[in-house]
Amino acid sequence: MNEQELIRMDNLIKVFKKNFFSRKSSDVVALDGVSLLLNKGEILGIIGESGCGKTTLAKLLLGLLKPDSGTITFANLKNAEYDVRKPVVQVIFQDPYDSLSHLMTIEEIVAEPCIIKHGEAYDADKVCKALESVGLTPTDEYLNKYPHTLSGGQRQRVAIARAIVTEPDIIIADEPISMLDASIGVDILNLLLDMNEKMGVTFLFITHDIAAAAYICDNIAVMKEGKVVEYGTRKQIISGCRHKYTCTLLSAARGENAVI
Ligand SMILES: Nc1ncnc2c1ncn2[C@@H]1O[C@H](COP(=O)(O)OP(=O)(O)OP(=O)(O)O)[C@@H](O)[C@H]1O
Repeated sequence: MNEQELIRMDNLIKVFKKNFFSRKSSDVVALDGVSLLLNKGEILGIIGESGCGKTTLAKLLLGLLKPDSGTITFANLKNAEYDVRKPVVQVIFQDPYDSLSHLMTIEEIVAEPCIIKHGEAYDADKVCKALESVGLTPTDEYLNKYPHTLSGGQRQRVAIARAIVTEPDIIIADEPISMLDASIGVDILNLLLDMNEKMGVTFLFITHDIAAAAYICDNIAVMKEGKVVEYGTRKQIISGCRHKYTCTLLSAARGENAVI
């Protein structure tokens, strides 16, 4: 792998077997030979409709699921001394109402990854810096609050602060704006862009929204039924789509959105 590569995914296959409790009538091929590269400092968009395998791919990268075949190779990680993936790859989930513990203060939530990584002691300054970097200032006003006292956008900012506090190599953002009002969603996209540009954070940005991907991604992989059907730079995808499915997504988005 060259020194710009952070993750190389080679021919990943993941099948969920039909079982007694399954409502599906047959096995589900969630990933069907996915090969992708994630480069340092890049925002790579994974886009596709519900059920195309986006979250399964994220779970494989997080080590929450194992592929049936294929390989994931991590390289050039600044956290390489940690031989587990979790401190290296952090995640922001879709639902800011569900992803934060209701029993923990904002300080405890943001500090938790540091505690997991370093043991009980954590650097309170780091927690404050993380909150500052997501615009939750003055930090004193947030540290002792509980998530239920914050708006959806503020909660998602807490989730982002939690993700960046350990300075991970990669953040997987799994539909981070889909549950937010449009204008708050744009604020969160701008925040991710800012973190990418100023802090060099690498993102895997998972979305069903091609307009959101067009707004922040450097490169975009379009998935359908477990396969990457098209891959290219944002410009190639937006102005020169080749696969019928990508073109359909674009024309549907253009119908409701003048931006792309
Ligand atoms: N644990 C599981 N057991 C059985 N089938 C599963 C499991 N997880 C996912 N699937 C199936 O695998 C396929 C891909 O699911 P996945 O969650 O990766 O899709 P997705 O693109 O992230 O969808 P969404 O946008 O709705 O979250 C779907 O058909 C889903 O029903």
